[in-house]
Amino acid sequence: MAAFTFTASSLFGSRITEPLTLISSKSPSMLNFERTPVIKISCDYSCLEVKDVHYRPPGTQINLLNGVSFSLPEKSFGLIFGQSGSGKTTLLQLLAGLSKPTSGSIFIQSYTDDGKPTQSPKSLVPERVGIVFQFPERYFVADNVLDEVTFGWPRQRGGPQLKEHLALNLQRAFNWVGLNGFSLDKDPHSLSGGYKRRLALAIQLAQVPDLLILDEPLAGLDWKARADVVKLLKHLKKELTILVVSHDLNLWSVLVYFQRARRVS
Ligand SMILES: Nc1ncnc2c1ncn2[C@@H]1O[C@H](COP(=O)(O)OP(=O)(O)OP(=O)(O)O)[C@@H](O)[C@H]1O
Repeated sequence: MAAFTFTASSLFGSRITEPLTLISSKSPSMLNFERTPVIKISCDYSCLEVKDVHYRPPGTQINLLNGVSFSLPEKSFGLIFGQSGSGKTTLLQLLAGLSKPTSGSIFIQSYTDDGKPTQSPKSLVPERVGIVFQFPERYFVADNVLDEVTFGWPRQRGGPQLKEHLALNLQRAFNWVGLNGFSLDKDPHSLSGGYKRRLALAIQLAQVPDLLILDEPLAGLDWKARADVVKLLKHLKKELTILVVSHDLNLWSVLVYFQRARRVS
């Protein structure tokens, strides 16, 4: 197991007054980008590395992100929280490749068994990043689950082999999110809030991303559905690297606390 340095630098831009903080399931403490100078974080096999990332939207003089650095080990769960306007969505868009950092880099670094970095880091390819935006159900376009999950899949191109491969991935994704045996004829809009989120997750998981990003995945759900989603994410982190962005640390603390309490009782 290799130990890695978590370098934290100022996230303050000219208009940003709140720092972002990362909590990683593999590190005991909160990693505050702005306040924590150096924290060791362990990385068994490979890590998502964000190194000294700055972002200024094209055509503006505003620095939205100033020197963000963190490491997120593969198959772990990271929670980035910060108040409204702190730059969470901006960071998420850079990770998803929707915009490019003004400077700095985002990559995946693998390590050998004795903890040495393998020679070349891999870039984080946008096609390998799954992103579930806030209120994903608002963007459902189809009137049945099958059309919703296969929306955007190759219709003409790609032979039966590709379709079979995608269908198998989808089956696995449905199993992961607890939708196995679910009727594909159902109207996605008729599902409960929690099941809509499961469906949105399954759509992203069908391609088995290197990184799954969720923007406020608990927003607008009742307590039961929230607890379900947290349980699901804890389960999914055994398979995937997951990064959640949220403004509400209290909400996550309460849910994780109750999950632990339920496990102990
Ligand atoms: N293209 C842009 N040009 C100028 N300012 C921008 C641009 N995009 C975002 N901002 C500003 O940057 C700041 C950070 O925005 P961002 O959406 O990343 O914050 P956030 O933490 O996700 O907020 P919320 O929790 O409210 O979604 C905000 O003050 C926003 O108004």
